[in-house]
This record gives sequence, structure tokens and C-alpha cells, in this order.
Amino acid sequence: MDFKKSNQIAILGSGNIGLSLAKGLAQSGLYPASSITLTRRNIEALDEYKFQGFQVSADNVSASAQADIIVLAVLPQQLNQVLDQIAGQIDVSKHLIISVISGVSCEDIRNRLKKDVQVVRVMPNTAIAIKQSMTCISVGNASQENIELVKNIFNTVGICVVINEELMTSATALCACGVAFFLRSIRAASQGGVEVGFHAGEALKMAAQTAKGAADLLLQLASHPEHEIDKVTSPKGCTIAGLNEMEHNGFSSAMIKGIKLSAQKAGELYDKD
Ligand SMILES: NC(=O)C1=CN([C@@H]2O[C@H](COP(=O)(O)OP(=O)(O)OC[C@H]3O[C@@H](n4cnc5c(N)ncnc54)[C@H](OP(=O)(O)O)[C@@H]3O)[C@@H](O)[C@H]2O)C=CC1
Ligand SMILES: O=C(O)[C@@H]1CCC=N1
Repeated sequence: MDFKKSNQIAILGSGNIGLSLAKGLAQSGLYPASSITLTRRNIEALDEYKFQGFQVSADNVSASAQADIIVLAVLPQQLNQVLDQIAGQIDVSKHLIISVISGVSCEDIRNRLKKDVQVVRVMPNTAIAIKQSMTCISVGNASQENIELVKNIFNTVGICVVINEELMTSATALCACGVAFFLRSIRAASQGGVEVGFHAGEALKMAAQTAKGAADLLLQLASHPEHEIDKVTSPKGCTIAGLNEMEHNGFSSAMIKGIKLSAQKAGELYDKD
């Protein structure tokens, strides 16, 4: 029997990232909707997912008892209550816990559960819904078999890398918050496009495809951004005029400072007590 497909997953906290993960997993075919239980307190908000074949529940305890993999996807400030609820159901010989929660270490989770259960920390982004996530994983105390299982899951819904746990808050800023940062820059480009003559809808589509092409130049050619920029900037041309104007206004500096602040904030989201 295929080990992975035999697993049941419970996603405790089915909000933005929990549902994005559920969609990506179901789309990938690795876990059918029927093998995924989605929980939240307001389950009426999950009606659409119930209709699609996911199991939905407001009961974290029974969802955890039935699952092999428990995904923690509530806000950091909601975590302790959930851990206290499910602690009694955790079976260290069966359960694997995957936490997507920012700023909470694997050790924090084990300490709260008072159990030496296997905990892996992952940082996906919302592009997981379309199998395009950049996901960072820190393996905690997981067995090699479970590490391979988690890597397989997150490689199926995007690309994953294993990193040291102390870099997880940095990964949160760069890769998870990063979706918002790049989206805002695409939105700003489209607003510039409107200023120079395009309707909003067409400007957004043109800006998004341009951003996608630029990213693919780096990913597909393993190229450096400045190398590709040099090819665009004709001498005395309009690209360098626009680019330098952006830099005079702090374009790179704003992105760097924003990522630094996000990473710092990511480390301050959880109150252990
Ligand atoms: N959004 C993102 O892009 C990413 C978020 N993260 C992390 O994922 C976590 C969730 O973030 P996000 O999805 O944005 O937040 P959301 O607020 O969208 O989702 C949290 C969900 O948890 C549910 N919830 C709250 N309390 C409970 C409970 N006791 N039992 C079950 N469900 C509960 C809420 O629903 P209800 O109120 O109905 O219970 C809500 O749907 C955070 O820790 C964040 O740091 C990580 C990577 C990316
Ligand atoms: O904004 C947040 O706190 C969460 C963590 C990463 C993305 N969203």
C-alpha cells in the first residue's frame, strides 16, 4: 500500500494558509479531499469545502484522534488553547505534527504538549494553493522516514528546502510574507501602467506576466538579477532612467528594511504563557 496515501491529515485552523494547503494537497492528488479534515470554530465558513469532499469539524480532539498527520495552522496567539485541547489525544507512536505557525519552535510545541511527539516546522506560502509554494522546513526531532514524507508533501505542492530552525523567522519574512511584498510591487507597477495609458485590468495582467517572466529568467537560467537587468538597460535609455529614479526613492532599501522588520516581528508573535 502507498504509505502516504494511507495517511489521514487534520488541519487544525483552516483559515488562509490552512485552506491554501488543503487545496494544494487535494489538487496534487497526493491526499484526496476525503483524507483531509479541516477544523475551525466557525465551521459554517467551511461549507464550500465540505461540498468539495473535505471533512469539516469544529472538534480538534476527534479530528486529531483520527489523523496520522496533524497540521497546526492557527494564529500564534490561538495555539496554546489548541495544544491544551489535543494533548491528551497525542499518540507519540502514531502522530506526526507539522506546524506552519510563525515564531513557535518545535520545542515550544513539545513542551506544551508534555510529550516527545515528532514535530516538524514548515513555512509555506499561499501559493501552495496552486502548487507553487516556496516552503522552508526545519526537521525538529522527526525520523528520517517522516522527514522524507514531509519533503515529499511540500515538493509536490511547490519547492521545499530544509533549513536550520533558527532561520525560520527569516524564512517567514522572505518567503511567506514575501508573497505580499511581491504582489504589492506588481500592483504598484500596474498603477504606473495606468498612469502611462493602460486600463487597470490590462495593466495588472501585463505587470503580472512581466513579473513572472522576470522571475523565470532567474529560475530557469540560474541567472543573477543584475546580469538580466544589464540586458534591459540600454545606454542613455528609458530603463536606467526609471530604475535610478526608483532607487533614488529607496526602492531596494524599502524592500530590505521591510523584510528585516517582518523577520523581527515574526520572532515576537508567540507568547509561551
Ligand atoms: N497566511 C499566510 O500566508 C501564512 C500564515 N502562516 C501562519 O499560519 C497561521 C495561520 O495564519 P492565517 O491562515 O493567516 O490565519 P487565519 O486567521 O486566516 O487562520 C486561522 C484559523 O484558525 C481558526 N481557529 C482559531 N482558533 C481555533 C481553534 N481553537 N480551533 C480550530 N481552529 C481555530 C480560525 O477560524 P475560527 O475563528 O472560525 O476558529 C481561522 O480560520 C499563523 O500562525 C501564521 O503565522 C504561515 C505561513 C503563511
Ligand atoms: O502575517 C503573518 O503574520 C503571517 C505569517 C507569514 C505570513 N502571514
